[in-house]
Amino acid sequence: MKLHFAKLHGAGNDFVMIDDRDRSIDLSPDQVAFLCDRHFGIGADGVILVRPGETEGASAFMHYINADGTLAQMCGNGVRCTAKWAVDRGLVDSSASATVIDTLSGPKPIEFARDERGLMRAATVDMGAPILEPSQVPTVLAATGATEDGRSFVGDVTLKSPFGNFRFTCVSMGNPHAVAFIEDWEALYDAAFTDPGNKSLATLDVDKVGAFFEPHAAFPEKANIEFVSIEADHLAMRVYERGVAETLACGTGACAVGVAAFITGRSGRVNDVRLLGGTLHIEYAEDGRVRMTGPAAQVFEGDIEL
Ligand SMILES: N[C@@H](CCC[C@H](N)C(=O)O)C(=O)O
Repeated sequence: MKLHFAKLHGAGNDFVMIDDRDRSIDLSPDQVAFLCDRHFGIGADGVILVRPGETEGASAFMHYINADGTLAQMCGNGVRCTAKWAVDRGLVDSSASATVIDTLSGPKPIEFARDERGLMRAATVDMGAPILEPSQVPTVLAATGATEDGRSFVGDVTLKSPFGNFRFTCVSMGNPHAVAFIEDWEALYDAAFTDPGNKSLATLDVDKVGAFFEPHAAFPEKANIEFVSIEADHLAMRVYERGVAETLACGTGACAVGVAAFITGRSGRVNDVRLLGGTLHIEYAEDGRVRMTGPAAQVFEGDIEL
């Protein structure tokens, strides 16, 4: 079978995107892994099948599959890329500056501007309210705190590992995230770093440490694992994504980090989250909803034989 695809990315989190508006495409996990393979395939963190929108005003449905073939409920960078795919292909009225993209975790309203060629380059997504209730994140860890409006959450709970103790705050943005704020780098073991002589976020071995926590018994549906250092004017983050490995950026992860930083008293409601592939602007608004602003770019299109 010959497939036409487009390759897009949001802050370096990259996707093979396939037009599936006639719902004819059914990829096996092996086929997804092949498309995502950076040596033998196209190379990507995940595959997005763009299907018809289902709710009022939705221009498309994002069916997101991780590089290992597992389905995920939500992808923040992917939803901006899906909006760009829809806008640039004329699925959204040329005078419109907003659309809705449907996802497995519900419809996501998106606002965007167009460049002089009518193309979309960046967008703000209304990601909805974070889920904090432990059983719904889901995590088996017990709640340790409550928000100002009385919602209980798991905050700074210590989990041991061969790399040292990490303290996790758990947030779902439709998909599960465990956020570790690291304040004392020297307390982590040498094994946690690629360069133990210089312990920092830059030298943290995210693939090794993340692979330990992703399938941890504390997270019954596994979890995306974020490692964060609080800096003067931003939050620096690296991420090990469930079903992938370390990626250059994770949109839902950046939202989870913004929420976790606020509810644990480490930051205000508005943060720039700086990732390896770029910066995402995250606002955890007074209305309880999270708004994420970031880039979306198309790199190339092509055909591949499956
Ligand atoms: N990169 C994404 C998240 C993709 C799904 C995640 N790996 C999961 O399994 O939950 C993002 O930008 O949010």
